[in-house]
Amino acid sequence: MAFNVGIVILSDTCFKDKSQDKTIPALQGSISAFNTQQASDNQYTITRTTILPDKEDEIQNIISSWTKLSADGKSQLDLILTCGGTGFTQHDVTPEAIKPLLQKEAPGIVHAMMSSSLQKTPFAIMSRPVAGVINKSLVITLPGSPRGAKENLESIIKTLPHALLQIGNKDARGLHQKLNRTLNDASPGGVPLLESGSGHGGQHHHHHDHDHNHGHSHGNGIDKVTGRIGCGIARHKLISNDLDAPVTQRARDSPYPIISLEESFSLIKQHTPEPTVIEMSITDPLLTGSYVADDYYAPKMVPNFRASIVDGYAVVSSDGSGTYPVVSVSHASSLSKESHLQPGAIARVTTGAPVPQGADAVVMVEESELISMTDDKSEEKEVKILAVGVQPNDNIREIGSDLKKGELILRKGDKISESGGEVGLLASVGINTVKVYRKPTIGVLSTGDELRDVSNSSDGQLRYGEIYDSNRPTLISTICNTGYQSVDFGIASDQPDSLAELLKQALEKSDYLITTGGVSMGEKDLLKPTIERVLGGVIHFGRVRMKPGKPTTFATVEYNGKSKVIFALPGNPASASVCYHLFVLPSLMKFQGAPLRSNGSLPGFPRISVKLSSDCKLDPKRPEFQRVVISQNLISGDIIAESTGFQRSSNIGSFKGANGFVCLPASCDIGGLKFLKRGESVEAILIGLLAFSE
Ligand SMILES: Nc1nc2c(c(=O)[nH]1)N[C@H]1C(S)=C(S)[C@@H](COP(=O)(O)OP(=O)(O)OC[C@H]3O[C@@H](n4cnc5c(N)ncnc54)[C@H](O)[C@@H]3O)O[C@H]1N2
Ligand code: MOO
Ligand SMILES: [Mg+2]
Repeated sequence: MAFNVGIVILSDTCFKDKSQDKTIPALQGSISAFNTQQASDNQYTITRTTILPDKEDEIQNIISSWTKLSADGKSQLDLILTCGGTGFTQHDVTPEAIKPLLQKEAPGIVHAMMSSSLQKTPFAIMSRPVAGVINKSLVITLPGSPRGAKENLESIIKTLPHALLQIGNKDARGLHQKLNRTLNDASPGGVPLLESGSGHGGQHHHHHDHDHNHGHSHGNGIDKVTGRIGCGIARHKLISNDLDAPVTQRARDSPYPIISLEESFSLIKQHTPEPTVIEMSITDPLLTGSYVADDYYAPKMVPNFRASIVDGYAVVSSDGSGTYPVVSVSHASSLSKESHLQPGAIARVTTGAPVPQGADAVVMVEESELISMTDDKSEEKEVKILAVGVQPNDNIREIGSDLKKGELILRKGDKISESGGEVGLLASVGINTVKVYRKPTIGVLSTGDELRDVSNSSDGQLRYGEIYDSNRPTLISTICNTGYQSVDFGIASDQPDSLAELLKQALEKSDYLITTGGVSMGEKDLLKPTIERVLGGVIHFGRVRMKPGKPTTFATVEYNGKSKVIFALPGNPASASVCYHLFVLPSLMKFQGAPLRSNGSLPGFPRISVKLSSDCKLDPKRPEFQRVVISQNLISGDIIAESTGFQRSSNIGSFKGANGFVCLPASCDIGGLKFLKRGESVEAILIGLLAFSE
């Protein structure tokens, strides 16, 4: 059972510019941390947020509306937190607005927050919090600063569920019995984890201090025996009830704050697991694209004997041109023997063969003439050297002239590139295995009851409402083209249990899990709650201010003692693909040890400046990534971006032929400008090869 939370930010500044608010994200953080760390009975969901000016009547209106009871006597919000307006200035009117509305005051909550704050700062005396019950909601006034609000909430959050149960918005008695039963079910050896002794008699007099943790392992994590994720059996049962909640109980505002692109990249950088080192054979085809995990030095000289660069004759250069006896032969062969050449004689050599000692140059066979042969005509006896001006070292690769022993050949962080050069370099000095950072395995699955698997659609018929699953084939192909291996986990239905089951199977076999669909606001959009509540994962962000891709979700889950990454991408096909290139790939690259960019940001595709080939309309609020063909004009040298056409996020056709995205600013970020003009320069991300035009 989740407790629904509403947050009201009271600040004239944030009311004018909502992006200034940092308090909602701060409280969201405290609540997520609490949810994932605690037992199953204390789950909070932020279902409403709003930002208002410091006006007494506006505050009273919102609180009255949010605490109103429905026909069946329930309130939609169990807990309402206001932030701000509790100080001493003229603007600070929150306590004055709320106090007259309270039907029961809660001085204990006020006291707990004050005493905790006073331990941190004596200035806590400047806060004038009030708390109490209005109808069936508990209302608490927190300070306005993100830190103050967070600290105050954290000082009471553990005990609030008891208060919320007593207020009676839920069927407290039934719920608490259920909590006791399920937690007891989950306890090792059947030992009750919660006391439900006769002394309580089903009443809720919690004189003893229990925080429902009791040091047992029904917190966040994996049960090693059953392999269940999250809070063990008890949590699993409770949570699936939650996921089955009727649509009437869904949140009407997303509890996930919309964060900026910069913040999303920084969270990905922060939470991508550290690279791990493995040793791979240099002949393993999967080595290409790996990053080297150690410095490598040449253990020997290359070449390690003086070698001829051409087919011809080893000579003593000071002998000059003229006719000489051919006294020995040196082939490029493992049977080569060391030999010595005296002045006045020459030795036949092939390309790559050892040059006899005493010889200091090689003359090409084209610059010679046969003078005499042996009687059986099988061997050269005398050859005339026609070349003039032969210099010492001509056509000879000296020992160590390609690589000196001890020379650094590969540096930690170097990429084993598609050219094969790095593999060749290692082989040339006799190194046959190399330490690299392990590449992740990526599980891919689509979600949605409307999806048909295109590989099993021989009849070509779609039922009304059905569509082909295009995201999975697209992602699997892109993942492969960007150098990674994927595992196809098919299509998950929009049923909580089967979705969770498939996610668990996929996590078992993957380092990364990429899902598409089910991350927005529909009642069948189950990914976020499943990740948090069933898998016990932490959602680092659930919405980003961008187009397409707004509900992109990035989470990590501890599974079987390993940290796994989940990117739950939006279902719209163009959104899913943009988000793979923009978010997933940089994380995969960091996971496999690719160095950060020089400015410390995540690795990824090159970002270049391009000129727009036509006027571009800007989205009013969201920076937009439009798919384009980027080409260099061979005459002017200009790099031009041309739109691939219709850019709606449902249209995967906008990726056809695309080799990049232009990053268009939101109109609101550039003073309300509605268009960028043809010829203007913008930043673009090059995801393929640069094209050329005339
Ligand atoms: N009330 C709101 N509705 C929506 C919002 C919002 O903020 N409030 N956001 C919109 C945005 S932006 C996006 S993007 C989508 C994201 O939706 P979901 O990630 O929940 O994805 P679905 O609802 O499952 O599907 C969306 C769309 O994509 C089609 N789809 C899904 N999977 C596939 C697939 N594998 N291959 C091809 N097409 C797929 C699906 O049929 C839907 O048409 O939400 C908006 N709504
Ligand atoms: O963000 Mo959605 O991906 O615009 O359609
Ligand atoms: Mg949806």
